Parts: sequence; C-alpha cells; structure tokens
Amino acid sequence: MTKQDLIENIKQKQSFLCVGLDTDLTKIPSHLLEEEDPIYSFNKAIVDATAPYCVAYKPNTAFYESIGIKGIWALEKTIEYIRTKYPKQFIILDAKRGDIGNTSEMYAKSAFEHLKANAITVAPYMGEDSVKPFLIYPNKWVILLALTSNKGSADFQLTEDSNGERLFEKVLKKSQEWATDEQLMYVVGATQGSMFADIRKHAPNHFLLVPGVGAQGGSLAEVVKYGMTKECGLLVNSSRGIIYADNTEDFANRAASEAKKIQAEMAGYLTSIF
Ligand SMILES: O=C(O)c1cc(=O)[nH]c(=O)n1[C@@H]1O[C@H](COP(=O)(O)O)[C@@H](O)[C@H]1O
Repeated sequence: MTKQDLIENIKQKQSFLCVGLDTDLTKIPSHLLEEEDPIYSFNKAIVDATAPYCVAYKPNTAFYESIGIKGIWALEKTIEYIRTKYPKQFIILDAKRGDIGNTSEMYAKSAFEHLKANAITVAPYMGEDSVKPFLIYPNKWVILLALTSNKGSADFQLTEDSNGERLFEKVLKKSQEWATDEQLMYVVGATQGSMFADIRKHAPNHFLLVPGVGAQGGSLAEVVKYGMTKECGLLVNSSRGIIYADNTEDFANRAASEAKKIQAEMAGYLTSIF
C-alpha cells in the first residue's frame, strides 16, 4: 500500500485508528475456548465488528508465538482473513525485528513474502544493515522505533550526546538516509504528549504509528495537537481498550462501540485538514 492509498483510506473512513490484535487466550470470552481455533474466532469477530471504524490492524507477534504452533497458525489465518475480506486495511506485523543483514533478510521474507503484511515494526539499534533488508520490498513499510510509550523509553532514547542531541533524534535523522517517507514510519508513544512537537521537527511528513491510548492512558487530543500533519500523518493504535472492552458473548459489539467512539473523535480532528 502506498502513502497516498493510506491517506485516501483515512479520508474515506474519517479515521486513523489502528486496532491492535494482542489476542490472549486468558482474556478472551470463555465461550470461545470451545471453538476449534479460539484465537482465530476471536480475531475474526473483532475484525468484522471494528473494520468500519479503522484503517489498520496490528497483530503483535508475541501474543501468537507465546502459545507455539497453534498461535502462529491463528496469526497466519487472521492476516489472510483481513487481506482477503478487507483489502484496504493496512496490516502491521508488530514484531520489533532487526538483526545482522542475512537474518533481517529472513525476518523480512517472513513478514512480507510469507505473511504478506503491509508493514513491520523494526528496532533501529543495530543500524543500517539491519534495517535495509526490510526496505527492498516496494510498497512495504518499515516502522522504526523512535520514542516508545513505556517508562524505560527514557533509559536510552532520551539520552543526550555532548551536543545535546537525543538518541531518538539521531534515529530520526540517520534513518532518513535509508528511505523516504513513502516507506518509512516511526513509532512514537501516545504517552509522549508534547514531545511529538520535537519529533515533527525532524520528521515533518512521516506517518507515525502511535500506540498508548486506552490502556496506557495516552491522550489522543495531545497526539493530534502536537503530531498531526496536513496529510494526517498518524495511525493511532489501541489494543486492550478495544478488544477486551467486554468478555461476554457481546464482546464484538462492545469492541465495535469502543472503536466507533475513537473514530468519532478522530473524525472531529480530521475536519481541520480534509
Ligand atoms: O510498536 C508498538 O506497537 C509499541 C510501541 C510502544 O512504544 N508501545 C507499545 O505499547 N507498543 C505496542 O502497542 C500495543 C499497545 O497495546 P495497548 O496498550 O493494549 O493498547 C502493544 O502491542 C505494544 O506492544
């Protein structure tokens, strides 16, 4: 999917919501545990219920890998289902990869050739040759960790060199030598508030994947205030706040109403640019 396709989808749906598919067998409604593949059944119901209100899905691989082969199979089927039934949805494989070149090549092959995701999250720590193998795929995206939502983001990402440049700023600057904003996005946590203004100094046109609203308490209003561009430039993710809004047989309807609530707020913000 190109950047322009994504912008068109945001305009059409009046939404820049990404629904996080962090599916955990211990949290899904108990009646689903009787199904042959409870994770896939849960995901399918969540996707069908929320698709009108979002433009992206982000399955986090940890939740699937944690239960082995059954989880991986459920992940594959979920991605295939979204691709086939909702081809305009942007699918982000949240795997936070990055390794020496020939290993990254395999991670890229898995994400883009095998699973056919549109994007993958990548850690920048190992540098250029660890990121480049993901960039050889046309119209596929690398979403590089820049300033994450967690408390530990301060440990490395906010440290300054002798010129006062912070590590996340170096990541933003250096990585723009490797790819353009047609192929590269950054992860910036919703909990970072006014720091989005600093991000935009170095990445004025890039899309940002913004996790941390909902369960982690980040503010959508602040993200928009400091981070929105004239092309929107934001994909805001919520996982637990949507998918676990309810754990009865009504779970999909409740997920839909949570997604719809966020979409309505987003539509309000989008009137200023589209
Ligand atoms: O890369 C991510 O998506 C990510 C980066 C980050 O800084 N913080 C963060 O929470 N995430 C992911 O975003 C999702 C957030 O989930 P909720 O807090 O349940 O909405 C999880 O899958 C996290 O792994």
